[in-house]
Amino acid sequence: MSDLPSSPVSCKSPRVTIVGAGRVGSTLAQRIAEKNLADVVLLDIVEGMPQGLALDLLEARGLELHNRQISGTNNYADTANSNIVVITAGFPRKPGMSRDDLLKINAKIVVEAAKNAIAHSPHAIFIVVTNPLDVMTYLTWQVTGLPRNQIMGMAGVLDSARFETFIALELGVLPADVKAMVLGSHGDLMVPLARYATVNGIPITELLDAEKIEQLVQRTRNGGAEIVELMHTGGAFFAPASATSLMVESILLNQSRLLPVAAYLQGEYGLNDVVIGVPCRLGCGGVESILELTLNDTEKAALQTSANSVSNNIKRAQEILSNIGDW
Ligand SMILES: NC(=O)C1=CN([C@@H]2O[C@H](COP(=O)(O)OP(=O)(O)OC[C@H]3O[C@@H](n4cnc5c(N)ncnc54)[C@H](O)[C@@H]3O)[C@@H](O)[C@H]2O)C=CC1
Ligand SMILES: O=C([O-])CC(=O)C(=O)O
Repeated sequence: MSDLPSSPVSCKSPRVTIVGAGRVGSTLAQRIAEKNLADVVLLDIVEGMPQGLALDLLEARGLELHNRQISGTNNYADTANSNIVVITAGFPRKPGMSRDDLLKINAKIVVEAAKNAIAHSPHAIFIVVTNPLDVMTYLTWQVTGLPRNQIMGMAGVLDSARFETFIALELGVLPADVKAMVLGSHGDLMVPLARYATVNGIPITELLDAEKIEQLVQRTRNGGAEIVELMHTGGAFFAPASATSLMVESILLNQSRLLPVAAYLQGEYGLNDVVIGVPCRLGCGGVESILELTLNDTEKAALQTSANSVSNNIKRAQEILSNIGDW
C-alpha cells in the first residue's frame, strides 16, 4: 500500500481509561468498544489480568465489527491523555453488608486511583462507580482539584433503570416506554420520584395504586442488595456497566442527555458541599447544568436526609484518610 498525504480532519479516537478491570470495569470496556465509542485502556493492580482481558476483547473485534483499540496495563503512564477516566477499582460488598461498610477499604483505593489518573490525564472527565458512590465521588473531586463539571458518580441511571424495570414488569409494558428518575444517595436513602414516573407520558399514579407503587419503590431501594444476596460473591455488573456506558456516550457524543447523576452541589436543592444524585445535562463539558426540579415537602425532606447521611460519611472518610496519613 502507498501512503497519501494526511487529511486535515483529526483521526484521533477518544480514549477512556477504566481503573479497576473487575466485573463492572471489564463489562464496561466491552460495552464502550462494542458501541464504537472510544479506545479503552483497562488498568488494574493485578498483573496480567487487564492485559489478558484486553487481548480477549481485541480478539472479538472482527466478530463484533468494530476497530477500537483496547489495551490492558498495570501502569498509569499508559493511561496518558484519556478524555474520560472511570473508577471502578475497589471491593464490592458481600451479603449482609451495606455499601457504607466499604467506606474504609475503598476510600484509600479510590484516592490513590484518582491521584494517579489525573497526573497523566489532567483534562479528563472522571466518572466514579466504586461504592459508597457519593462519598467516593466527593473524594475524587477533592483530590483531583478539578472543576465540579468534570467529576460525577454513576448511580442514578442504574437506580432509575431498576425502577423502570420493576414498573414495566408490573404493567407488562416495554421497559423503554417507562421513564423514571431516582435522586439522592446511592443507598437505602435514595429518593425514587414516583410522582414523575411515566409510561409514554402517562403518570404511573394513573396506572398503579399507592400501595403497589410503594412496593416498587422499596424494591428499587433494595435493588443492589437483592442481587448481592442472590449472587453471594459480589454484586450487579451488567446493568451498572450499561448505565456507565450511557453516561460515557452522552459525554463523548455531546448528546446533552438529562440523566440523574451524582454531582457536587453548591446551593442547588438548598444543599452545599456534598455529592448527591440530581438531574444533570451531560455533554462534552461533563455536567453542563443541573436541573432543579420542583419537589414537594416529603421529597425535599427525603433528599435532605439522604444528603445529611452522605455528609456524615464524607467526614468519616476524611478522618480515616488523615489517620492513615493519606490526605
Ligand atoms: N455505583 C454503582 O451503582 C455500582 C457500584 N459498584 C461498585 O463498583 C466497585 C467494583 O465492583 P466489581 O467490578 O463488581 O468488583 P470486582 O472485585 O469485580 O473488581 C474490582 C477490581 O478493582 C481492582 N482493584 C482493587 N484495588 C485496586 C487499585 N488500587 N488499583 C486498581 N485496581 C484495583 C481489583 O483488582 C478488581 O479487579 C465496587 O465497589 C462495587 O460496590 C458496583 C455496581 C454498581
Ligand atoms: O449493591 C451493590 O453493592 C452494587 C451496587 O451499588 C448496585 O448494584 O447498585
